[in-house]
Amino acid sequence: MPKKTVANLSASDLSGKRVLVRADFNVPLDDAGNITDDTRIRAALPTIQDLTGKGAKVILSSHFGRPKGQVNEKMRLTPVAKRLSELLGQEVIKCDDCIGDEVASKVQGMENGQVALLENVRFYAEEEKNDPEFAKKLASVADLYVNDAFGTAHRAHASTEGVTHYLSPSVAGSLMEKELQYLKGAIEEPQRPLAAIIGGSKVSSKIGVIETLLEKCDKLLLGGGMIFTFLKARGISVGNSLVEDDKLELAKSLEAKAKERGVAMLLPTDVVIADKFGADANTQIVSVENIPDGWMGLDIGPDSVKTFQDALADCKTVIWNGPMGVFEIDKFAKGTEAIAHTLSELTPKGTTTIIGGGDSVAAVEKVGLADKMSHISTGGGASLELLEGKELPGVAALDEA
Ligand SMILES: Nc1ncnc2c1ncn2[C@@H]1O[C@H](COP(=O)(O)OP(=O)(O)OP(=O)(O)O)[C@@H](O)[C@H]1O
Ligand SMILES: O=C(O)[C@H](O)COP(=O)(O)O
Repeated sequence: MPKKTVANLSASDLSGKRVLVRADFNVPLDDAGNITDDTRIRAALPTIQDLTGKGAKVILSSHFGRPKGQVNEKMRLTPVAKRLSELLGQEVIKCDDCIGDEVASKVQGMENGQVALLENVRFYAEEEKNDPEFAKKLASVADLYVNDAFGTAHRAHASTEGVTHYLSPSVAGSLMEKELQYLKGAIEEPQRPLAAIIGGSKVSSKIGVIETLLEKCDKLLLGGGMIFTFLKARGISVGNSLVEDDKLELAKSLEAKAKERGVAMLLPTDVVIADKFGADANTQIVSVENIPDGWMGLDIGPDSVKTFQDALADCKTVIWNGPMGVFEIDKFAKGTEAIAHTLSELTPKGTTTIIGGGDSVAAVEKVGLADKMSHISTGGGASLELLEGKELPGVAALDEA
């Protein structure tokens, strides 16, 4: 069911109204407390500016880290308020709590078009418990609700789900709308051929997504640490590479399922191997049948890259989740970088290229190709759950269009 969005609200619906906006400002900080990647803050700007432009009073809420229901000085949203003020070009009113008298009085003093940021909602254990009383308190300072926190939409928490029971209308923000359009669109009504590239460390964390994608896609390309479980399941010796021995049968059954459904499941044919895990390791490129004992595969090799490029060339939609190798170490980043380049070249040819969150986004950003993709998701876990075909509680709770 399509959801109601901020675009459905006019200036007369919003002028002078107090709007509680759930955003996902869970951004990385360095040891000194500086934001190292403000993508999620920038991604929330269109909704905030749309609302302030229509005369609303915007009350932002977010979680930050996992403080386990306790106040944690290192997990305050103060650096976010500062960055947000810079990006918006206006002072963001920072609250030291997310509920209570201080919040009520600051909100009461707000003028139309002003923006306030509540403190980390996870300082209260009630947030993750989706406690109705806590949700009611959060909602009490607002007239209506906008959920723009796609990255947290897979959590049924008080600020993502609970508040919708107390605020009406409850609508999706424009980031949420865009994320759903791309990610749901890609698996529900894709332009074909549809290819999915799945990497990352373990098969176990990607079983759900592989199973769902086998129902939807025409080609499934596998990379990353998980390939060694598939290779071992084929009877190939993989040395010291990462293997989940309890998933060998599953790997076999996924390959059989792909065959049965006519999905081209491609595994790398060559790999970069190392004699240890680290930047100072000795490396070689070998065919997957020739991994010597004592060596481990840490990236896909150049032949595999070529095979993947050929397979992707005619695809109209490509979804990518999970790196092809240990991209954090330069020696093992070439496969991931080559796939990022390949996708960046497909986008201008009319292919919809979607990077499904998490480490693959970090990899694409590292090579400076983020703006060459059709869509880069701001959600890691949320995008994976969506690709697995699960309903996201933060979305399900919003009003229907
Ligand atoms: N061959 C390999 N051997 C061991 N680890 C690998 C290998 N290839 C990739 N990795 C590691 O996998 C990790 C990413 O795996 P993960 O399953 O978390 O991927 P992701 O889905 O992109 O991330 P997220 O969980 O944030 O969505 C990276 O840290 C990378 O170094
Ligand atoms: O970074 C994320 O994936 C989201 O902000 C959700 O955070 P969580 O996994 O701590 O719920």
